[in-house]
Amino acid sequence: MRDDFEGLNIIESSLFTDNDAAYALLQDGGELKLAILETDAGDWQGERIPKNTHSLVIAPKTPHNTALLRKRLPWLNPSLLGLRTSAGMGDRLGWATPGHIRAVRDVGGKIAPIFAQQSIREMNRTGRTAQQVIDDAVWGIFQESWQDGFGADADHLKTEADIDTCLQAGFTFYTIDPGEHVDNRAESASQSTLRELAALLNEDIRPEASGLLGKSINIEGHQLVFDEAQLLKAVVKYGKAVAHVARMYHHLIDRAGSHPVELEVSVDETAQPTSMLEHAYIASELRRLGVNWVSLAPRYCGHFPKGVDYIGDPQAFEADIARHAAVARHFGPYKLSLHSGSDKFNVYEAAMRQTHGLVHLKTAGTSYLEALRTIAELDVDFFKEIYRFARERYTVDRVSYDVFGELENAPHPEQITDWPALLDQFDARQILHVTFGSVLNERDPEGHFRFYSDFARIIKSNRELYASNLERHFIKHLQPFANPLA
Ligand SMILES: O=C(O)[C@@H](O)[C@@H](O)[C@H](O)C(=O)CO
Repeated sequence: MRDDFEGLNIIESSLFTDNDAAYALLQDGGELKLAILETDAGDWQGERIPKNTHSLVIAPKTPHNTALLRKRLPWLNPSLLGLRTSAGMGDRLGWATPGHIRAVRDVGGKIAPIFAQQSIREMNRTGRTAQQVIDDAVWGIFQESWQDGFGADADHLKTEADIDTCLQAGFTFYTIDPGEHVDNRAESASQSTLRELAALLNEDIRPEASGLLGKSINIEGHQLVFDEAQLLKAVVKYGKAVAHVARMYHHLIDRAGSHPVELEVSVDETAQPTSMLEHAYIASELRRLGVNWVSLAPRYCGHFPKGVDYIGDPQAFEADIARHAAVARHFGPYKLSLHSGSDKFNVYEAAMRQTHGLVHLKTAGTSYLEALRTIAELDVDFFKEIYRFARERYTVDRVSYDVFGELENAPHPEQITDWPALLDQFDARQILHVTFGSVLNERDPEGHFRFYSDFARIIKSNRELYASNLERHFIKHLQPFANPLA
């Protein structure tokens, strides 16, 4: 079979044969195409070339061809991760999966990977559809012939419509973000104000509905006392958020039918840390409202800024995640999720230790930064333009992200001599990280992409350099999680 691909520039790692056909990816300039060799050419879109007793089809990367390939090769479909130690490797560009796969293999291949992961916020900013996010990952998985399963995370979903869109594309992991329903006034409100706010809540989420009033729960030696003051604060702060998660969960289950789905609850993007008692309240209420979930992202103490290491006391973080892990074991078991998890090297071992491996690492923008590093290594002048533009956009684009980078602390373009090293500077990393949408979508006065076309050309014609930058970067991320539980 291999010989019949003679003369084609195929990617050896992608060559796969089964009883019906031989499949391979081939490089056609900067683009990838699918080559299929089979006796009766299937319903592929593409060019057909007779080959002795077979047909050779050269199929472009279309949703139709990707869906047909996924139908032929079941290992190209996402599946559930369950409670396995896992890592999400979000890809804002659609070209990162090969590098991600190589890093997962390098650290032993036991971490359950999510290769398709984007938030609705990212999809809106990059203009990519949910289907494109999954299909891009599938082509990377096919290229590397990863046949050990993967998840697809529809991240930071806020509405039922978000769920429907991502179900249509075939996502399996749904991260519900009820952050807009968290009432941060609870942190500083007086008792009387808390009572007034609680009275405004729907009766099915008021303190008395929880069954927790006056209860005391011992969780691994931590005595949680749900007196009126503590319960009122938890209910006012998270009651509406929990009810929203329950609505979204039941909508998901109703619409998913037989399609496999699993849930993550994320309250990580809130103003104040989640206390142990508040986490216990959230978990108890989710159980009461019939929700099942595999992971939960509380707001930990300290800060998880985009693309840089943890800000805070690592020992305080370890004590904090230990408490949250105890709650997860008590009401679960379920995993704790580390959102904005990239580059938090100072806390990975503590997270793995305290959760006993019941942990999910979630990353995304850091793979975009490695694409910028690749560009900086190949075309400094182009990278300079991107950095200058990103500085102009930062004030606006930082609004919805937890970042600490400041323009005045970032190197000024005129001062920089080692441009690739800019990717290791704290402030510049964050400026470049959160301005991805502006950079990728910016157009010139004639309506042409100002950066995206050259961005894509450079990366697509240097895929191996990008993959090796990602592989090196993600080995550092995944190694601390590499000896997972079952
Ligand atoms: O940037 C985004 O919108 C998302 O990728 C992240 O917030 C994601 O949820 C995450 O925590 C990984 O950085």
